[in-house]
Amino acid sequence: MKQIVIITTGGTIAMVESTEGNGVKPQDPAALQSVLPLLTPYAQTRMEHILNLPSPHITPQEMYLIAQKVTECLAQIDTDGVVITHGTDTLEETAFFLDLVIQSDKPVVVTGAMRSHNELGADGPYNLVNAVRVAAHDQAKGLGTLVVFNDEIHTARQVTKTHTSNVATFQSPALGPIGHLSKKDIRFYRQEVVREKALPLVNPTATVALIKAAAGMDDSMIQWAIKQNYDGIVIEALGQGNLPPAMLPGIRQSLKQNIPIVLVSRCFNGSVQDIYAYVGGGKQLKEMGVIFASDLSGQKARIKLMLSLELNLPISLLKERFEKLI
Ligand SMILES: NC(=O)C[C@H](N)C(=O)O
Repeated sequence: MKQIVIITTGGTIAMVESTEGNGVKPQDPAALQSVLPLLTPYAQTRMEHILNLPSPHITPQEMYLIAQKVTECLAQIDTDGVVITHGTDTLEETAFFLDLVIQSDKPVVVTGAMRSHNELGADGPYNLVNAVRVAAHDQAKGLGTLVVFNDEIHTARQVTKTHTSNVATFQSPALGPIGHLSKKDIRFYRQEVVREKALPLVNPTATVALIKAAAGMDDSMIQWAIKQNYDGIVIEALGQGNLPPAMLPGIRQSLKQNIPIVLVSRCFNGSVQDIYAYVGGGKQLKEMGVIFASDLSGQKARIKLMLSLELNLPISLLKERFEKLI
């Protein structure tokens, strides 16, 4: 039997809803241990409670703590894989952080729940059982960090939370899930996944602002980020990677001060490219030195830039990190 470590960090999967209508709140994470007997047909498991936070309280420092713990567990010869339970709001960011820094080929699976422990149709125990099944599966090796939710297996790079409350919230809009679970089996549709070059496991200290472009915006938010001494800026651009002309002075200023600007699209499908040659178009942005981050979402590009800035790379190598994958 495979040995899987379950690391709990909080989220709705570790919460209860008040019966007096006072909302959903964290409870003693030990309550999650009630799921352990359901796991016995699939793997030998042990649970470690390292955090008990709603995921909007998770910062890159907690992601670092989680990654350290995962690395420590995977280094143990008798551990075959790790499952992390996490709140869904920032789950994709922690999953991508792990994907960037974990070097082991052993399976790493993140899961959570949309309904708390005592709610009708609670999905937490079910997702946890499925996450352990995937972590114990040979084909889950070498795929990077995976997200298992609602019978589907997604890669950390592609997955995103798409619905505020639906249990089918996690989707990979560009490529779809890489696998599926049924009661009887687990099917992987693809074994090839896009992987990023590994980044060092560090506690990121760099600050990165995330700014979303919209029609008619000017550069005031970029100027604000420069004044606040942010170390980097990610801009969610329009379409294929274009910006309103009034944002350009701030971009010039930022690059002049060696504050890198990473461009992604606010579209949830497709990548940014230097296609358009009008003022503010991708061609001009690229010529100015803006870094194009392929098909990453804004929140994931921000995590990657935070970790990459720790390498103190010259801008040309930083650019390469974003524009060339493995
Ligand atoms: N479903 C959830 O886990 C949402 C919750 N707000 C969290 O992210 O902690």
